[in-house]
Amino acid sequence: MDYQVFDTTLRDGAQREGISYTVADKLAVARLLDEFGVGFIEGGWPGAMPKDTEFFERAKTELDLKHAVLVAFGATRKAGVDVATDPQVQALLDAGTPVVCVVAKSDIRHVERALRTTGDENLAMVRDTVRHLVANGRRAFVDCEHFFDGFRHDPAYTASVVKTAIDAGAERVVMCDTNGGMLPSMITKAITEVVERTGVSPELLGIHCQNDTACAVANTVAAVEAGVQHFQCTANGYGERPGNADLFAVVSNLQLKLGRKVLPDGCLEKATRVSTALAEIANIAPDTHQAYVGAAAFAHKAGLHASAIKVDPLLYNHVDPAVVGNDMRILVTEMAGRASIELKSRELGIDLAGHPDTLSTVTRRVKDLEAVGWSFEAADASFELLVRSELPGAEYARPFALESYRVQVEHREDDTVLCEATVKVRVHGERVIATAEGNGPVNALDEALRTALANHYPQLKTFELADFKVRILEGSHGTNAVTRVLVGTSDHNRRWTTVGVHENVVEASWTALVDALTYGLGKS
Ligand SMILES: CC(=O)SCCNC(=O)CCNC(=O)[C@H](O)C(C)(C)COP(=O)(O)OP(=O)(O)OC[C@H]1O[C@@H](n2cnc3c(N)ncnc32)[C@H](O)[C@@H]1OP(=O)(O)O
Ligand SMILES: CC(=O)C(=O)O
Repeated sequence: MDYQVFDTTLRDGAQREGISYTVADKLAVARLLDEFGVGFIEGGWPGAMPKDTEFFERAKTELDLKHAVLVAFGATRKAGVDVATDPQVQALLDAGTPVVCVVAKSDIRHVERALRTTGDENLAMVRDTVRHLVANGRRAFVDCEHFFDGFRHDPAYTASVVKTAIDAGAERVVMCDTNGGMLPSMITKAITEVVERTGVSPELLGIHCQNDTACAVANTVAAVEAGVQHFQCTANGYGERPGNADLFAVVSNLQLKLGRKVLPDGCLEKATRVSTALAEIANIAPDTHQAYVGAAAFAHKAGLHASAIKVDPLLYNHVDPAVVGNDMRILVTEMAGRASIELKSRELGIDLAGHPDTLSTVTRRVKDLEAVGWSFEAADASFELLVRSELPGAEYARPFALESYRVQVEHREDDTVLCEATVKVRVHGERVIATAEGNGPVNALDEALRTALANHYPQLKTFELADFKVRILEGSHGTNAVTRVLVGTSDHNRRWTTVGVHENVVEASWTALVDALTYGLGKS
């Protein structure tokens, strides 16, 4: 079967609050979608806004699409206007795309109240526009706006819009759940009925679902199961209000669950990378919990899951993460069991299979520490140091030992604030004392510690403090509040995170800083 994967990230996706693509962004999005193997890329509405007109103009020379064809989107001709003189329709032809998709009203209430015209004139608008596009060498698709609501209200009228479009030469008529209020059973029922009523084969129909019931992906899949072969989606589900059907979830479901081949070979594996790249271009933080492609889509926290995953990862994953280019991760938290600790350690390059005592000790220590505010979930480096410190023979010798530190904060008459820290450490048998200033106590401590270690560890120069997060955790059972600090550190090659917890924010920061340098030195 020839499925038509129709992407509208650049048109409907751009209707999401907060997205504002530049023309260069749009070109970059189109290239990524093409690489992902979609068949159609709806690039925008030429004539409606200068950016979209420019996009289609530049696409003529700057896009070299391998899989996809470009689609210009617009509306049917205006009521009472000759299609040949409608500037909006002319702009669609000027875009020079092989395919044009026009939105048509298919709910009689919208025809009469929003367009303020008659049902017959709306049918003429559809007929004239499709014929005009086809006569000018374009493949014409018709998006029937409010199809499902219209079909429930007045099935005969909505069906007549579908029939008119097909008879005029439209290649596909797309049933749009514009208000996004449908559920899968409603979609299936409506498709069965419209096919019966019009005699139009489901293969000539398409589906476009908004996500207002959180069912856009399910509704799209239901339509395909009902025989529809053209489906419209947006990357990461971007779109107006709660968005559209997420392209990555729809194609993954169709290929992996229903065995429908909707993308060229080798494309589905790019899903995670392309999804993240498209989020970056949209300037929206990737959704960690997005199905299939989110960073947490295959992250397991529960100890019971890990114990089964140890036997076979597929026992707790609905698909192999690699098929969508994602990875499985084991999270170590208070919910970990020995299997979680063993798998996570293996991920970090430490084989604990032959160390049952270490496994039990680390499991207990993680639970005890998390009970008082520690969190290892995002701090792999601190977890690794903890595991190594429990290995027989402590194979990870600490590169320095702290004798003491002191930090002072001075608020001066002229309102400047100066921080000064002194650290005393023992390193390679030498006692070193160093003092440094900083713009805050943690910065001063970091500087002083690096100064103290500089002669022994010149590679410290490449370490950079990349992130610093502080969270105050409410005390429980009569204890005081504690502070949890996460420190992100990077060098030229890698990035790692460490954690410290204490009632005193400086001490919590110090613990995380010391772990950050210890871990980095152990790896460099
Ligand atoms: C469900 C969807 O998401 S469809 C896509 C919607 N996307 C957009 O609206 C984004 C781009 N839109 C725009 O830039 C502008 O709305 C434009 C340029 C298209 C139109 O702007 P304006 O000419 O100022 O008209 P305005 O937006 O106020 O109203 C829309 C007009 O189109 C008419 N119209 C609406 N749908 C259709 C249709 N399917 N066929 C023909 N005409 C239509 C309306 O009746 C109204 O006509 P009127 O100006 O004679 O009253
Ligand atoms: C066409 C479209 O975007 C809709 O009806 O939702």
